[in-house]
Amino acid sequence: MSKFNEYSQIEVMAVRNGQDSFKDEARLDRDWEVLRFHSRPMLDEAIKEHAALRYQLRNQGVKLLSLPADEDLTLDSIYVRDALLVSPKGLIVCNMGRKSRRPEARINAEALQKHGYQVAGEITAPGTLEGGDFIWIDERSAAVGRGPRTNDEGIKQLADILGKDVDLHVVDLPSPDHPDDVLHLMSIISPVDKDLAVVYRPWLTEAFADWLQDRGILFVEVPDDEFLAMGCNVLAVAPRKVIMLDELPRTKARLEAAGCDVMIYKGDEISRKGEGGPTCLTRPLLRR
Ligand SMILES: NC(=O)NCCC[C@H](N)C(=O)O
Repeated sequence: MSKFNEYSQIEVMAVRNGQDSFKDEARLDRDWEVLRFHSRPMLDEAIKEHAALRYQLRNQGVKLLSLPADEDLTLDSIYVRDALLVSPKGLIVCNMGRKSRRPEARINAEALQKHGYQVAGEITAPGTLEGGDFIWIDERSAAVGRGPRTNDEGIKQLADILGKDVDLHVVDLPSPDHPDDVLHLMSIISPVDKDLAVVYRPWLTEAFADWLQDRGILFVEVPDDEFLAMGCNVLAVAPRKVIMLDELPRTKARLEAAGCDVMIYKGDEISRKGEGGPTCLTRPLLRR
């Protein structure tokens, strides 16, 4: 039986590799500016970085399912967290807030159905929802961010699919500088154990901070100067065993002081340029 949280040992996860996401120089030329990447990723380096990350994940005992290439995808398809959610009833297929990413949900869901995954439900227009705006706390509680990518109607449909056994806490997110930029719930929080989460404290609402603290969750606070560099975006592969981007020394030291075993990866091409850290690059499917 899978665990529904963001920290138990990951057994199976989906990823889309650098080649199948970024495809070729023509797709990079077509997409990078329109999608507001900070600069144009280098294809060969991106492929290498993603392969190195997959190697690290496999070394942690994670089985990886590869999502396919498709003509309807953009560069953002490397961030597989966002198109689908997992739930005890099966996959939840998102209607993504960023319109250019909408084909990802169907493509990823069909690929996973071929591996035997069931679909529990689908978010439909005018509802929008993205995976980066959702975290499981435990079987019975979860949080969803209301912001540019996930709207009230999407949250209502999500609550209906999850059912009344799940206490779904809605978190208001601040607006990003540009309406197309990404600011997900997971930009400000990553749970790393039953009682520990990495957070950017200034952007947690008081109600959300209280709700987490009522559940016994303590915070590792990301300092201001590491927040925009994706300091909050930390993937737990097992309780207190995490993978994060390199060059975040203060957040790393704070995680270690809280008893975490921290692994780092190089993500100049696959993370920094497109604003997607290790949680965005991965869609855990089964945790034990
Ligand atoms: N979960 C995440 O935070 N995903 C990052 C998505 C970045 C991508 N460039 C986007 O704007 O959708």
